[in-house]
This record gives sequence, C-alpha cells and structure tokens, in this order.
Amino acid sequence: MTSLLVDANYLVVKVGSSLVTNNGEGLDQKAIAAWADQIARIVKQGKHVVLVSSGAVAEGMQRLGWKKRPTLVNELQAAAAVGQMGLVQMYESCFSLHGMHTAQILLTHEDLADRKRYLNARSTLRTLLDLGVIPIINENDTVATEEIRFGDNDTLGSLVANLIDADALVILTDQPGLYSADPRKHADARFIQQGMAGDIELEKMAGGAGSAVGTGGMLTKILAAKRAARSGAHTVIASGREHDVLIRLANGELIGTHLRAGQIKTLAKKQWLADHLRLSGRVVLDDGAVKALTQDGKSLLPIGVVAIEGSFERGEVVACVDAQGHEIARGLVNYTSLEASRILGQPSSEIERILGYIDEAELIHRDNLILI
Ligand SMILES: Nc1ncnc2c1ncn2[C@@H]1O[C@H](COP(=O)(O)OP(=O)(O)O)[C@@H](O)[C@H]1O
Ligand SMILES: N[C@@H](CCC(=O)OP(=O)(O)O)C(=O)O
Repeated sequence: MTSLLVDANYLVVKVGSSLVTNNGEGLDQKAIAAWADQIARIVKQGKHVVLVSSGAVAEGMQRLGWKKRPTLVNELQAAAAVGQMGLVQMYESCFSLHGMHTAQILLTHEDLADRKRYLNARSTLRTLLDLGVIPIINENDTVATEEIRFGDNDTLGSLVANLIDADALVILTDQPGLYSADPRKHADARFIQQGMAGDIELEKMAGGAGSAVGTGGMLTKILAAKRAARSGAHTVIASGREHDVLIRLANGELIGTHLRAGQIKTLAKKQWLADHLRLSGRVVLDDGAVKALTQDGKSLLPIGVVAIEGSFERGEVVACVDAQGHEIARGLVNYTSLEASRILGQPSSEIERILGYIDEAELIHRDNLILI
C-alpha cells in the first residue's frame, strides 16, 4: 500500500500545540519553517493545503510569563489572543520566504453550524486556495464560550476537511502515530500502521493528551478521522518532527497511521447532504441546464432556471427539477428564494445590476451539488 496522500489534491494539515510551541517553550521557528517549506513544495506539485494550527494559548502563556495553564476561561481567552499574534507572524514570515501569502481564519462552532456562515467560510477558503494563499486556521478562542468550544483542534481540523471537501486530513503530532495504547505509559504498545476511519476498536486504544500543552490526545484524533471520513476524507496521523514528513507522504511513503475513509467522496457527500440539511424548496431547470448538470458536470447558473418554488435562505438545500418535475440534483443554494426569483433566466453578468451586489456567479456551485 502507498500513502493515502498520493492522490489527494485538497489537504487539511493540522499541527498540534506541543509541536508548534516546542512543548510550551515558545514557538519552534525551525519546525514551523520546515513545514512551510514542505507545504510550499507540495503546493508547487499542484496540491492545495489548508493549515489548522494550534498553539495560541501555549504561546500566549509563554509571552505573558505564565507558568501554569490558567483554568479561568477569560484568562485562557486572553492568552489565546496574545499568542495568536505570534503564531500568524511566524507563519506569514516563513511562507513569505517562498513568495507565498497566508491568511488568518478564526472559526467558531457557530460559523460551521449556521448554513449561511458555513457557505461564506467555504467560498472564502476556496477563493484563497485558488489564489495560492495558505489559510491558517485556529479556533476563535477569544469569543468561543466553554459550552460551544471545539476545545481541541483535531475536531476543528476534521470540520474544515468536511467544509472544503478535502481528500485528506493530516494530523501532525508529537508521536509517530497511533499505538495500541498510550506509548508514554505503555512501553510495549504496538504501532498501528493502518486501519479504517470509524473503527470502534481504534477508539479503545486511544487515550488522552500526552503533555501539559496538548488537549484531546489521541482519542480526539481518532474521532476526527471518523468525522473527516463522513465527507470522504482519509486521515493520516504522523509525527511533525519526522524529516520531510509531508513531502514523503505526498510521494507515497507510508509514514504514520493511515486511516482510510470507507465511503467514496460522492457517496459521502450525498449522505452528508441527506443527513444534515432539510430540503427547503425547488428550482425548475430548462433543458440546457439539465444537460449542463447531468452530462457536463457544470454548476447551476441562474440563466438555466425557469421557476423558483418554496421559500429558502442562502445555504439551504434545494431540489433541482426538470420541466417534468423530476428531481435530477440537489444542492446548497447561493441566493435566497426572493433573490433567485429576480435573477432567474438572467446571465450571471447581470446579477450585480439586478440585486445591487453579487455573492457568487452560480446559483448552486457544482461542488455543493449532488446528482440524484
Ligand atoms: N494510543 C495512543 N497512541 C499514541 N499516542 C497516544 C495514545 N493515547 C494517548 N496518546 C497521547 O496523545 C498525545 C498526542 O496528543 P496531544 O497531546 O493532544 O497533542 P497535539 O497537541 O499534537 O494534539 C501523545 O503525546 C500521547 O501521549
Ligand atoms: N485553539 C487552541 C488549540 C487547543 C489545543 O491545544 O489543541 P491541540 O494541541 O491541537 O490538541 C490554541 O491555539 O491554543
């Protein structure tokens, strides 16, 4: 078997606090520069990479001279706000050596639960990736309250993988991968080279965090693999300290623990659309649009729509039906039903004139569409 990253074009790479901050000793410039170098090289090979980086709290504590992780939420939030500055500065300067830009994106649970914000985050991330920019994502710790925090960035990484329809989630940590038990406590633990994401046996092997700066430990990584698999993304858990780990994985080397997603991407996406979102309305397509969707794999443009039925918001799921009323596809719509009824039948170049603004040229982007 070769690495699951060989055929992956869209990657989410997550680096944990202990790695980024040298176990809480301060930002590990050498390590961060090495990942930036590797990411720059795989982007040049044609892959797209989103980086989810932890370390804000640990770096903030270091900058504020705090020896013990605070327990008060407002102190944790203050530390995160201070540390995040250091994190983004470091990433920006390391990537700029490769002539690349970075973008800071801070997300909360609500951003991903709300359909409208979800679509906005998704289209911003895709735009950044198309521009060759490396998005650097962290949780927006300063505003996230205890009850709704992701807490660990493994969960956030998997949600970002779902969000951008990534092919793979790579979790870099301070261990070579998953062992049959926490290797810090069990010297005889067996290394697990591969498995299926979602296998309950893996959850039994995984324990909590290994260091004072990490949160979640291996269990959140295994659960993240299960979640990433729901949109068809494979997961690799590997050591961020392994030399050229991302390059070697991209070239096929089997490093770390490889957890394969059981479902193929299109089926996973279908399942995800079916599970998470209720149908809010219908758009009736002309014959040209039916062909564009079903035969040419195109997005749905307003010009191919002849009628709008029902009332829906941006980000809700609508059915696409042909002139006979047969459903041929469903997807996340970029405009409300009111807006859609104003722009239907019109070329996308007219959207701005009619509505006074333009969110997207497509009514439903093909990435947000599944054929029935
Ligand atoms: N079965 C296991 N295999 C490997 N590591 C495990 C296992 N169970 C628990 N761990 C612990 O998980 C730690 C990694 O998670 P964590 O400390 O949260 O780091 P990160 O900041 O990278 O997310 C390891 O250092 C290890 O001690
Ligand atoms: N948002 C937090 C991340 C929390 C965290 O510690 O995550 P991780 O070390 O990846 O398990 C931070 O930047 O400090």
